[in-house]
Amino acid sequence: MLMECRHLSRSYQDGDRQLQVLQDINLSVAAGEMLAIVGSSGSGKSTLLHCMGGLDKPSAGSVLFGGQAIEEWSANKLADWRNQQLGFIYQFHHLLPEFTALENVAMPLLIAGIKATQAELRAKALLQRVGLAERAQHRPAELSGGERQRVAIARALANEPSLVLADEPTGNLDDATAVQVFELLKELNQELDTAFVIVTHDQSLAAQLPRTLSLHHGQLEQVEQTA
Ligand SMILES: Nc1ncnc2c1ncn2[C@@H]1O[C@H](COP(=O)(O)OP(=O)(O)OP(=O)(O)O)[C@@H](O)[C@H]1O
Repeated sequence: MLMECRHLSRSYQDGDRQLQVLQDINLSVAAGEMLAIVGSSGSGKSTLLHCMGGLDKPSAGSVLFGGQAIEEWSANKLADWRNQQLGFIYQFHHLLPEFTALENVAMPLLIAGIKATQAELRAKALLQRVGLAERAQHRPAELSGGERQRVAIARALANEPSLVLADEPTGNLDDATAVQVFELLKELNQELDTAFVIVTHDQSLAAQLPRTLSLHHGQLEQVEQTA
């Protein structure tokens, strides 16, 4: 199994009471699979994704990657893992405004120690794949919302991660653009051996995926697909 959450709980201290956001979650993500996590606002979707990405620590339970408990890793090992094995896509693109699309996509490669010429070649190929070869020299402010999200997708895939965690990747886009971006994510999942866990509030997009889980009262339930 690529990633497993085992008996994962996360609570926050809210004044003198405890807010139990995630309660005894068990989740397995297989290599190359694509699944959606849905749930109402505040149900804990981002908290779960943060725990899976090593950005937050469970209050109890464990996140295993390739069978190893990530909470036992040093900060350096976690950072290397995030850079090389994981990709992150957010609702707001989080691109660096001063840098071109090409430089944004090349950044994780440079951080991984890949030579600049190689990084540029790979970043160019990724931008071409997401349909933005012509926009490589544009800065984020010079791109449309859908284009920015495509750059963010290319950046997330730069180091050929085994798992991409996407938090509302289409949440800031109009309906037609959201469908196109979601289509691109599905294509990339088919082409690459990369698993995708996608948090979305859009039930119609989630219904297109082989597996959808709903987060409710701190627990994950399988959603039966009607399509
Ligand atoms: N650092 C924190 N301290 C205290 N409470 C927090 C913290 N982070 C999140 N919460 C609370 O945990 C709950 C779950 O938040 P989370 O952001 O995971 O929900 P979500 O399902 O992603 O919501 P949305 O769809 O609105 O983004 C919310 O009630 C939120 O207020």
